[in-house]
Amino acid sequence: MEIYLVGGAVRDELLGLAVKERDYLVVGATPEQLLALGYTQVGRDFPVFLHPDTREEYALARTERKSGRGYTGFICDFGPEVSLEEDLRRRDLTINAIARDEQGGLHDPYGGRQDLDRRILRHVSEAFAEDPLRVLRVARFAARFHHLGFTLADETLALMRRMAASGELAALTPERVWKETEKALATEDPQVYFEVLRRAGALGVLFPELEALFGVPGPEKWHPEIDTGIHTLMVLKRAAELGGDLCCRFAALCHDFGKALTPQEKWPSHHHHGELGVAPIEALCARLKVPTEHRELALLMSRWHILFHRLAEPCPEHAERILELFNHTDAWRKPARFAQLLICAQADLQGRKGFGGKPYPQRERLWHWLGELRQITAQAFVEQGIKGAAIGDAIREERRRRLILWLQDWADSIHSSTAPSPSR
Ligand SMILES: Nc1ccn([C@@H]2O[C@H](COP(=O)(O)OP(=O)(O)OP(=O)(O)O)[C@@H](O)[C@H]2O)c(=O)n1
Repeated sequence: MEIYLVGGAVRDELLGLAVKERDYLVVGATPEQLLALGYTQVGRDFPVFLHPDTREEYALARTERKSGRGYTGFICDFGPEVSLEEDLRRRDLTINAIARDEQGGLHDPYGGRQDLDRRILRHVSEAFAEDPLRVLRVARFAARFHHLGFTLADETLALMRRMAASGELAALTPERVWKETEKALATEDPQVYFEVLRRAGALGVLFPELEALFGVPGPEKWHPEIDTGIHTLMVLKRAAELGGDLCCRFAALCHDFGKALTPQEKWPSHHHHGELGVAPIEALCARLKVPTEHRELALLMSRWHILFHRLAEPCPEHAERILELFNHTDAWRKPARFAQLLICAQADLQGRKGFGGKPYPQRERLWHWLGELRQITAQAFVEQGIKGAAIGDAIREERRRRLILWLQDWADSIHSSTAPSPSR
């Protein structure tokens, strides 16, 4: 029996990255032998054995990696006669098909190390097509390793295009699609995942709501080459750069879905696109079983993102709008979620061509004001002898009063800094 470290652990080690988990491949053994050695069997679709002490995963070398019904996993044949080369040949990418034996020797029959050095994502063999999820996996690796300079081999893109065109991606279960997508959203360059899916012809199958934005002109007449689809991916990139969490990144992805549903003109006004975005966001979330907190933030962002930009000008009349924003987004009870919404709003403003580090002071200001206003509680009014429903009114009035003051101060400070000095 031979044991090899395989897959992501070897790849990440060779790239000098931290290794998250170690998976092992066992060649020349039967399930019975592993069980007799004290390994425990886990996994429903294909057996994986846990090491008696380390609890790390050991899989037997396989001859086939067919996806199961509904593509929930692999069905495979395996046995003591299956060679290391044959198992590695049926893996997705050459960089994932390198094995390290117990003495530290590398086994790399398909040129994975060379592809790592050349920064290329290349499929190992035509067996790649056995699992349509691999189209998404490649897009995710492209996103994850984008900052290292990885590109996609032409022949792999061509194979992915054939797989997307065959219609088999539609059979992927929502859980598998969302799991890959969530991992991709967590990378440094989540926009690359969607770009690669688009190049592979898979975006329209998996994310038709996003695909629909390409070709929809943005309001920026001076950058006609930036359509709403490109803008959306720029916003997603910016949301990641700003440290937005997964909900924020998902909201960035969905915030302009409604623009595909507004009247299509040469330079459309996109009136009511926030409200129109609700239906496609709901459709996407229902189809992929997107977690509730992601869905909620995406809906809030779609409905309210236009208001965030309108607050750029300091004027006391904005007090009502700000209170409306805090109320509708439930910022009083969920400030951490509101903070993500603020990041998303900043990404929306800055995720465009020529943003050139444009400041977004609204984020700090709104955050600070929310913190101050949350401290206005019923207690102070009770002490003043105010009772019952009047307390709620008093809190609202006090919040409004303070906001008007702050907005006025802000307007005054801008006015005094731009006013010509008396000596001039
Ligand atoms: N659809 C799949 C899933 C997995 N694999 C193979 O199984 C290994 C382990 O899969 P997994 O743990 O899902 O991915 P990793 O490559 O380890 O990547 P990550 O770091 O994202 O976990 C991969 O490296 C690859 O060799 C594959 O060929 N096809």
